[in-house]
Amino acid sequence: MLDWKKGKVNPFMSSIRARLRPRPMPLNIFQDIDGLPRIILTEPTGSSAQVLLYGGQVVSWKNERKEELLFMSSKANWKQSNAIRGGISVSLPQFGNLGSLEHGSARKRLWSLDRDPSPLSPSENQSSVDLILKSTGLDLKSRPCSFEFRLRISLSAGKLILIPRVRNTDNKALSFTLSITNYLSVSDISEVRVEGLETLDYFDNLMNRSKFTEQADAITFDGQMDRVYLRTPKKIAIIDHEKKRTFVLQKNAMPDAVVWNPGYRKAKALSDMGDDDYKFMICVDSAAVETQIVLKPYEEWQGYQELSNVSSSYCSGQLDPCKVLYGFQSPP
Ligand SMILES: O=P(O)(O)OC[C@H]1O[C@H](O)[C@H](O)[C@@H](O)[C@@H]1O
Repeated sequence: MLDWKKGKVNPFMSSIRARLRPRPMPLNIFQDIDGLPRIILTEPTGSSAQVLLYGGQVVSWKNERKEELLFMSSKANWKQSNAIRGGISVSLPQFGNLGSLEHGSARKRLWSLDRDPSPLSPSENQSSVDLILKSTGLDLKSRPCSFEFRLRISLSAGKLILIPRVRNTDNKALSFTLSITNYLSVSDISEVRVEGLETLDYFDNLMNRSKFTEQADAITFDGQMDRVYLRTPKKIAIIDHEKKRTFVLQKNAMPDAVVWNPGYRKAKALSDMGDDDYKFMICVDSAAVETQIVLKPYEEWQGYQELSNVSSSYCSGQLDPCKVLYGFQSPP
């Protein structure tokens, strides 16, 4: 620790400060039946989340009534070397197949606990965890470059916050795309509406990435959908009429949003998805896909995603149109 007045390390002051600092509560971490280290986050109202070091992936988020809010495929492959289909994960350093790298390779690596998440202050309770993955843990033969991924996952009443960070630790520029893939649990995809994306342009991955403009008032589902909405508002609502609950997705520094449901045919073709699983899930992702993020040497990028789950009283049409368009900022 630096004694700032003198500008150099003072071991006496350091040891006093270390003793005065509140002791962090030990993380609730155990080895699950698949041998994967799993961290349990809890908070006073009774909600909880479970995070795997493998993939830095959130595999469960339960509300205070112990209802699961995230979708997990009935055929998810829990063996290391595959991405686990479900939960919330960060696809880095490349999302999709536009580039020379593998899609979301960070989801197939063992992350570590980050004991020094500078410049965020270290979390000192059991409702937050900091993870780190260094580029040495990734096979990047096609684009060797050194960087660090950090991810803070924080749970509070009705909310789950993810703060992804990418630090370029190299002396050359680093470019990347990413997505925070949110597999949300829904009662029946045919009863779901996504609001906040109306009138926006999108790339349709099912039509060779052709560009369209959304014409509908809200997005509804009657078959496979795979779209990247561009320059989206900071707030998107995923309304589940049957379960009478709404997910509100708020994000920063990730201008795009991916909306994906495989529908029956694609789900049947995926080896790690049950035939009917598509009915009970929707992916709405915070993403930076259309334009790569470029970091100068030693620069750091920080994103933000907040998912909250609110009851049916927050229903269709209640999104403030101003906030939908401009997030929390005032209109230009
Ligand atoms: O398969 P995941 O990486 O979990 O992502 C889910 C889906 O997201 C996007 O929409 C991609 O275009 C799909 O190809 C992908 O399958």
